[in-house]
Amino acid sequence: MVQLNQDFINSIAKDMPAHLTMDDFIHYSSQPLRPSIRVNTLKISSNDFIDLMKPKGWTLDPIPWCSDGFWVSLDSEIQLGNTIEHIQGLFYIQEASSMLPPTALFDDLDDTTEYTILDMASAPGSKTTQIAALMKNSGLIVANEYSSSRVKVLHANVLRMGVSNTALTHFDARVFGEYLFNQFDAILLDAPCSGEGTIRKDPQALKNWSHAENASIIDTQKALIESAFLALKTGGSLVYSTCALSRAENQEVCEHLMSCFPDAVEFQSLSQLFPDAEKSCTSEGFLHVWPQIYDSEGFFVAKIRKIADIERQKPMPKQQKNFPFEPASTKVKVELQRYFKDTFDISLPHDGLVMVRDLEYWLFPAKMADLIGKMRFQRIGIKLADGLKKGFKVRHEAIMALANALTPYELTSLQATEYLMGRDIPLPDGGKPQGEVILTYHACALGVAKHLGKKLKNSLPRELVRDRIISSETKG
Ligand SMILES: C[S@@+](CC[C@H](N)C(=O)[O-])C[C@H]1O[C@@H](n2cnc3c(N)ncnc32)[C@H](O)[C@@H]1O
Repeated sequence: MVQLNQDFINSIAKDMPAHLTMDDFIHYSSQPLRPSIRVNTLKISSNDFIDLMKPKGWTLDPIPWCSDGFWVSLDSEIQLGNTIEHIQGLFYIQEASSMLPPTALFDDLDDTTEYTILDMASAPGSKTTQIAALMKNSGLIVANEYSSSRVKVLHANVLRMGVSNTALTHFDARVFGEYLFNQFDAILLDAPCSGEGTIRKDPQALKNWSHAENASIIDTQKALIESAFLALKTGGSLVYSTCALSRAENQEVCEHLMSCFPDAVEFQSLSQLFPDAEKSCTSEGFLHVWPQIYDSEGFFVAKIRKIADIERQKPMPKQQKNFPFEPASTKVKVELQRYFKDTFDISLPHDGLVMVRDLEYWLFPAKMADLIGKMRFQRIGIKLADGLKKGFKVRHEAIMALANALTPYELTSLQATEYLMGRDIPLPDGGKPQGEVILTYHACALGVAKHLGKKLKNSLPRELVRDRIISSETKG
């Protein structure tokens, strides 16, 4: 049962627009959320995904503000996160309203320019991976997260979804305005917040709500939005979002930014973002989504353009030394390219930077060249391969990000399950040993194995081995 404390109700009653009622708010807050997913177009088109899942009893209803987002209903009780399709990164379980901020960010960006984008508070990565899909893995996303444990989850999701254009950082995001001043074409600040909008997912979320708790969150939000605005290029756009409902964490944070930089801040109206957007649009042009408007979680989205230069407030920090990578030699690059092409029929992207650290070979997004030395990065791009005495050994993450659907080893759902559980796959009619091969399921990469003739030897990284998998066979 939902637990709303009276202080919270009194507080939001004054922020709720006149055309909405508290009764509706309480009613919707007590209803379970409709499950929703976003198809990962880095791996499969939405149409192909629908064709794939329909026979398995999935019904997918389009979410109006995200072309690859769907409310999903199933004819059986399964945990979406344990399906093979989820593990192989064909979709992300993401609340419908959480798909709004990237849609707002990309509303006026095109899909041919290579942008440099900052996602300031990015774990667990639902919006980072959505942005990567919108960018088709081109350009560069700097995805930052302050909490160490959440950086790990972010990293796992970035790899699962086959994202290769990301550099992960681990800072209090207040540093960006100083370290990467005027650097980004667009920025998402999906700010830490009181989580008032998430009551339908977590009925206890507001049990201990208090004004005092929220005061320090609001200070952080104001500091982060200032930092974001400094890191943004003139002409660029910042999307500020929260899953909070109060004006104090939303409109007032944007107004604070306006008061800091009155000549440079312009609020951009989101009233035309999708049909029906005006139902949640405020007089400033922000989207203030209350749960009863679209039967979703609560959310807030503001789009802010930087229309004039602002002065650097702190001097440029010193260049960071001891960057542990160096560019690979032309000879090594050619050898790596040949290895990927001959073994897996994969062409490495022409514009990526192939970098070496010890005997590890990495592919960095080309735009990283502008940022090296300006800040410390946790992890950049993808690890392609380890160097052996003779030749290379491919990394699972490279296959997941770069493989095309071309290889002969399409697995059955039973075999795919075995593979994800870390087991070898017997091949009674396997023929001659063929060395490293890409395994696919639904013609999308699942991983790599060594073909030994009579079996496929499992080389799934140990940390990805699962003990619970749902293999849903097509219903007859
Ligand atoms: C709303 S969540 C982000 C959700 C994420 N954007 C997504 O879509 O998956 C806010 C995140 O901000 C992080 N955070 C809290 N304080 C921060 C700070 N000062 N700098 C950067 N991140 C911070 C939290 O750990 C949390 O992961």
